[in-house]
Amino acid sequence: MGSIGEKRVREEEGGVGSEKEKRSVTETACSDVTDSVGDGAGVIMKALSRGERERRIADAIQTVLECLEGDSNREGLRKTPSRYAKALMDFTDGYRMSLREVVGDAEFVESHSEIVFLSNVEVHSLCEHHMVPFHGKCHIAYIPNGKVIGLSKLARITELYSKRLQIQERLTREIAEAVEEAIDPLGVAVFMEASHMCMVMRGVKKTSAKTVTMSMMGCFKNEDRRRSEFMDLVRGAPK
Ligand SMILES: Nc1nc2c(ncn2[C@@H]2O[C@H](COP(=O)(O)OP(=O)(O)OP(=O)(O)O)[C@@H](O)[C@H]2O)c(=O)[nH]1
Ligand SMILES: [Zn+2]
Repeated sequence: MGSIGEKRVREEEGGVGSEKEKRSVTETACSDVTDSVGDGAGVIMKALSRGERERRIADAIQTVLECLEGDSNREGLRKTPSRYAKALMDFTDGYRMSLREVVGDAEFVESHSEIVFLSNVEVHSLCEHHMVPFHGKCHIAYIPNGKVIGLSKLARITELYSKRLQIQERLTREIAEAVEEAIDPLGVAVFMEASHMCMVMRGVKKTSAKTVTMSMMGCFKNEDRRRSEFMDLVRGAPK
């Protein structure tokens, strides 16, 4: 398996993932100050500073407020467009971080050869269909193959992909793929359980419905023993 940098190059070449994922990777490669945006017709690079992007979002939110309330100049709403723009940029900070930056050099040569399991990592993301939150938790496991990764980096990897417009299935898979790219383990497994506000606050209004998604790679995909071991740990994780 290649390095994190090689993964990005492969994705940009179109080897893995959708157009949207490729745009995300391109965006990730850009600096914090100047971002790039793609459109549906391909990747059109548009140099926009963070400030300019916030201003454009704020203008759009001003229109939203006018549609909702008419008088968007009342005291409580006056700063809402710029506040919301900043919040939205924060919710989507994952577009402006790369896997390499997130993992740093927290990969350690280590002969530990049994499962490593991190439970109850909080997940807060925005569903790409409605741009409303979904939230829950995930459990991440891997079997080292000569290297371990800093534990906090598993949670940081979760943040990296959560802070984008997502669907739960892709988020789960991207976390697993990132761990694989970072340390090339014998296997990775990710279990995620989340509640989608688009199903709770609107639409079908099912307040108790939870969605479970899993991504299994390597020995967790191919060996029943490893899969059962992971599922036992998931079942035993503190609720
Ligand atoms: N598979 C998947 N679907 C999701 C996720 N988040 C939201 N959705 C679904 O995306 C679908 C969008 O369906 P549409 O019919 O286009 O949108 P809608 O009219 O708002 O649908 P309703 O939510 O059923 O009212 C809905 O069924 C959502 O429940 C996710 O993470 N994964
Ligand atoms: Zn939704």
